[in-house]
This record gives sequence, C-alpha cells and structure tokens, in this order.
Amino acid sequence: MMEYFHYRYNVLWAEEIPLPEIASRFDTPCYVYSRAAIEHQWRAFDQAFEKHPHQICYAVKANSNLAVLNILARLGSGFDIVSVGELERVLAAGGDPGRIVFSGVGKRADEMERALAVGIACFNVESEAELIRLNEIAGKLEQRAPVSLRVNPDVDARTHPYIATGLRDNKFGIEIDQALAVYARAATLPHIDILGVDCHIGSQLTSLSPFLAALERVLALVDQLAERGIKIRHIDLGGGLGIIYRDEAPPSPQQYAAALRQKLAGRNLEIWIEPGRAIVGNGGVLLTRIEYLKQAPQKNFAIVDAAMNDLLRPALYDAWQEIIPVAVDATGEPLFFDVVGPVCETGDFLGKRRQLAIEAGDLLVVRAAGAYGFTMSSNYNSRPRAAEIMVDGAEAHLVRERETVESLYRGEATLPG
Ligand SMILES: Cc1ncc(COP(=O)(O)O)c(C=O)c1O
Ligand SMILES: N[C@@H](CCCC[NH3+])C(=O)O
Repeated sequence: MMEYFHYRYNVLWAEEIPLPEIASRFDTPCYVYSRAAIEHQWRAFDQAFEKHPHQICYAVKANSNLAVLNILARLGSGFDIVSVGELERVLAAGGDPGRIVFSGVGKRADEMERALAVGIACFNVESEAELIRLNEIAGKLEQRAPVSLRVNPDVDARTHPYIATGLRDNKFGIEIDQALAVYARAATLPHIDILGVDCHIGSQLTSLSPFLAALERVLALVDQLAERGIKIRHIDLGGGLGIIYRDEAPPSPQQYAAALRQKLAGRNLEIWIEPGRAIVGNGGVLLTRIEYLKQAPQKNFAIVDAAMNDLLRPALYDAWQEIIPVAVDATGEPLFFDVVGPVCETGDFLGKRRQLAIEAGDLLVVRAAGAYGFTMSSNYNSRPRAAEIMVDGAEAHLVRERETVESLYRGEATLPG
C-alpha cells in the first residue's frame, strides 16, 4: 500500500490531500500552497505583538499569487509592495490600500501617481531625489504624500551577500548619517507628510542581534528628530526573519516580536514590519516528477520536470532546499543524485548530492518553496510557468493556471514584409 507524504516538523499542514492526486489532477511541475500554514504564520506575527500597536505588511514579492494575497487580506493584513504591478495585484485580491506601504529604490512617476490615487498608507522613500519627485507629483494631485524615509543603518545582516541590504555599500536607503538632513528637507516640503522611519537590512536573517542593532540606530534617529520638532509615529523595521531550510535556527515570530516590544516599551511608537518569507516560505512546496535517471560511475542525475526557471534560488544563491520523494514506501538502495532540470545550463540544479531511493516517474517535492519560488520564475528556455495550487482544508484549488506554450509568444510580432 502506498503511503502518502505529508508534512513533518515545522510545517503545519492540517490537510492530507495526497500529492499524487494533485499531480494527476493538475500535472507537474506545480507549486502547492497550504492556506492553513500561511494563516498560521500571519497570525503568529500578529498575536506576538500583543497590545503594542502594530501593522504586519506582508512583503508581496515573496509570493504574489492572488489567492495568497486574498487569504492575507481577509485576515486584515497590510502589504509591502515594490511596484505598481504588486499594487494592482493587492487591490485585485481585495487588499486595503490604506494598509499598503510602497518600498523600492526606483519608483517611477506613474507608480507614485497610482499609489497616491488609491490612498496607500506610506511611501518608504529611499533617496532625496525620490522625495523631491514625490512632493512634485503629490502637489500636482493636490495631495500630501505620507512618507517614511528608508534609512540604511549600516548593520551586517550576516546573510547571503545578494540579499543583505543594510550595509553602507548597498544601494538601499539613505545613509543614516545623512538622514537628519533629509528629514529636515522633507519637513519643508508642502506635499509631504512625515509619518515614520523605515529600514530593512536583509533577508533570511537567523539571529535577532542585527534586527536589534538596526532598531537601536533607528530609535536614536527618532530621538534626534524629536529634538528638532519632527515627530515620528511609526517605525517600519522591514522584513527579513529567516526560516528553516536545513539546520538554521531562526528566532520564532514570538521571540522576534518580544525582543522588539521590549526595545519599544514606554515609547509612543507603532511598529510596522514587512515579513515575506517567514509567512509563506514553509507554506509551499514545488511538486515535480522525475523524467529520467541517468546513472554513471562517477555521478547520478535525477532529471526532473522542474528547473531553474521554476525555482531559481539554488542556481542564484546556491540555496539548499530539502528534496524528498512523495512516496514513502521506497525500496531499493538509496544513491546520491544531483537533482537537475531540463534547462541548458550547468547551473540548472535544484539540489546536489541528495541521497534518494527513487525511480523514473516518481514524484519529488522541494520543500520551503512558498517564498521566492514562483515569483522569481521565468520563461527561460521558453518554458511555460508552472501551475499554482492552494490546498484549503479538504479541497485543492487551481489558483493559477499553468501557462500555455502559445501564451509565450502572444503579443509578439515578426517584422512586416
Ligand atoms: C523592503 C523589503 N521589505 C521586506 C522584504 C521581505 O523580506 P523577507 O521575505 O526576508 O521577510 C524585502 C526583501 O528582502 C524588502 O526588500
Ligand atoms: N529572493 C531572495 C530574497 C530577496 C528578498 C528581496 N528583498 C531569496 O530567495 O532568498
């Protein structure tokens, strides 16, 4: 009798829909998400701040599937966006514009206009030039733009260099030493309303100390601003709390929130945060089928139907994500395999040297793929993007169709003549 994979340790899937059933209904590769897991994580953050005034602005870039956004909107979540595309997705999913913060170093004029028109909660402004542009556009619309300045606190997040954002060398934010001057300028601008101070130091952080170091610097700035008559209502500490992929031991949302609450005790400051990965990362898997096994004296390959275009993290960051067979009745000797996709790049792998007892045709899951999985996927090698499935109790819903091959060239043209 075939037993079906279901989740172990840190993931909370109440559901037990057999993944082979999902694969045969929706085909592979596909992303499978759990509503229960996503809701559980959002609530964990929300409850952990207890009575301290707070706002959880989920970072849409981690997973922008409409069903995911809708689940969070129904919980009353805020959203952190970085483009007008993300803004429209949040609105389409029923998100409240009054709970949206807009981050990013390169906001275009049309993006600012649209965000002002729908009445977002706050722009996290990343440079003086952006501030000036926002003031002009808000003026044209006869509005005042709500603003935090994103400061770069020069704190080492101790994460992969590609996803560390809070060091002086990174492109993000305004150097904290210059922040006072930029706030003073902002205070003179007629169409800018100063609300807060923002920072985000990086992603997949596995210890509290960089968050606390950044918060201390931000609080010192808040005090200096108060001395100059500039009142700050909230601090936005960004996202970045890490998850378990392998053997990391990140703080829980409870530990994280408790540490922040302690630092903010006695201050009249709301805390806003922008977690992405920690809300959805462990709420999703990538389901893929083995096309071929290729065994050689030196090396074995499991060639699967998902590839770097579906899940880029291993190729881009050398990220390790657990890969396990769906069926747990495997017989046969486990061997070491590189699990690779069909894309024509040597860097196209999902995992290296994984000990697996598998056969061609078997299903595998890549775990912790709910964040930065589908959202970083591409059509490289003209591969259609995978389907996305949401498991909700005893039901599995198709929440984004697999792309068709025809959709890959819709809107393109050959030259006339
Ligand atoms: C400004 C900003 N906020 C929030 C996030 C979300 O980060 P994470 O998914 O690590 O929580 C990011 C990405 O690192 C970001 O750049
Ligand atoms: N895409 C990255 C995280 C970057 C976060 C965006 N600021 C990852 O998969 O880990």
